[in-house]
Amino acid sequence: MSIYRSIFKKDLFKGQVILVTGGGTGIGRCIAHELAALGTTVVIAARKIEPLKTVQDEIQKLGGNCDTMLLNIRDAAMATQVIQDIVAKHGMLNGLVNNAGGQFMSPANQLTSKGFSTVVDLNLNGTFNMCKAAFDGYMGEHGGQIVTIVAETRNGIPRAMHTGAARAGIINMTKTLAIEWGPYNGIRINCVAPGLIISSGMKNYHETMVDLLAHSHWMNPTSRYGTESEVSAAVAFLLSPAASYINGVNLEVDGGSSLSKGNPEGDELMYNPEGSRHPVYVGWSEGVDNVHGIKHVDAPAKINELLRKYKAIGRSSKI
Ligand SMILES: CCCCCCCCC/C=C/C(=O)SCCNC(=O)CCNC(=O)[C@H](O)C(C)(C)COP(=O)(O)OP(=O)(O)OC[C@H]1O[C@@H](n2cnc3c(N)ncnc32)[C@H](O)[C@@H]1OP(=O)(O)O
Ligand SMILES: NC(=O)C1=CN([C@@H]2O[C@H](COP(=O)(O)OP(=O)(O)OC[C@H]3O[C@@H](n4cnc5c(N)ncnc54)[C@H](OP(=O)(O)O)[C@@H]3O)[C@@H](O)[C@H]2O)C=CC1
Repeated sequence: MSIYRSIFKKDLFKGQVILVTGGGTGIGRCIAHELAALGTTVVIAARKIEPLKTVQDEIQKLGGNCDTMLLNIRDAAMATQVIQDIVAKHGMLNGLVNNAGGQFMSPANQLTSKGFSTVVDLNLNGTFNMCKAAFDGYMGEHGGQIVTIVAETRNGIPRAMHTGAARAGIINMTKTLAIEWGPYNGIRINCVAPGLIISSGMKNYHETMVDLLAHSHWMNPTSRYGTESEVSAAVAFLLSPAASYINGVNLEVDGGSSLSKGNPEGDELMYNPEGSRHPVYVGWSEGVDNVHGIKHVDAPAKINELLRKYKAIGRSSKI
């Protein structure tokens, strides 16, 4: 039987407990829905309780299992406590999705030492805190799967050098942990690197940046931005037995944008401003069916308009 037919079914993760950090908004919310729809007891954790409760309510109304916990990933003691609480309450922790993170935009020459440290602390140290807490609190003894959301960093990230440095650090940390925690602890650990994704994260950008993004969305080999669902699908794959021999990799989910030469004029000549010819997968953020779909993507209006345009080409795939 086809491996996908045998494993990608409703109860793929049944009986498993998976923690998604930053699961109250955007990509994390979509990952939480994806995993809950596949049978996971999903625990979502972040600093603000209201968005978490909203997502918990959404998932429970759809018949899924969801718990919420307050967490600041920059606080190592809190990371340890949250893992202990999950194991005490649910008896296990089979998966960890490090999705919480972010940055502000700034040219490198205007970055202060404090600003640089803040973003490195959030993303690199925060991810370390979570991996270490998961290892010490459960996975070191029982094994497990870890996936960390980073960002596409191949050619650096102009105006976000701090986050580029932090994410590159995570990618390398992941390789080392795959080697150290694989043989004796039974842990698989990988990264997913999104390109630009239509999500709530874009609400953090200044209006001029949103305008720029809305105008340049076609400057990559798929001539569009990605969806939360497309990132979530990659995360589910890496957590699943279909990826059981994949360890220490960084899977770019960027439509090939990392292949850009970073030359705007060159990009304009190379890419297709007429519109994308690539079907967009919007399953989990736009509704696969009346049972598991979630309807709302919380991106800025101008960016959400792009999503409507992508779908209007009539080639979207709702598997
Ligand atoms: C072409 C396409 C390319 C696009 C390039 C795209 C990049 C890759 C794609 C990624 C997309 C996403 O991640 S989308 C997801 C975006 N979501 C987020 O970023 C949410 C999480 N962000 C945050 O929580 C905050 O931005 C962050 C600063 C990181 C953490 O906040 P904190 O409250 O911990 O920190 P603060 O106290 O606010 O700030 C600490 C210090 O940081 C600095 N600082 C903070 N905000 C600042 C700002 N706006 N400008 C300058 N400096 C700032 C100051 O030095 C602050 O110190 P003082 O001066 O003393 O105050
Ligand atoms: N959208 C995009 O184009 C891309 C996004 N990414 C990455 O994907 C991930 C999700 O982004 P997205 O959904 O777009 O953006 P959001 O801003 O919606 O998500 C960030 C989430 O992280 C949580 N978070 C932030 N800081 C902390 C902290 N210290 N402790 C615990 N939780 C925290 C936030 O919740 P709260 O504030 O309640 O703590 C929020 O839920 C991020 O790591 C982002 O950098 C990477 C590449 C591209």
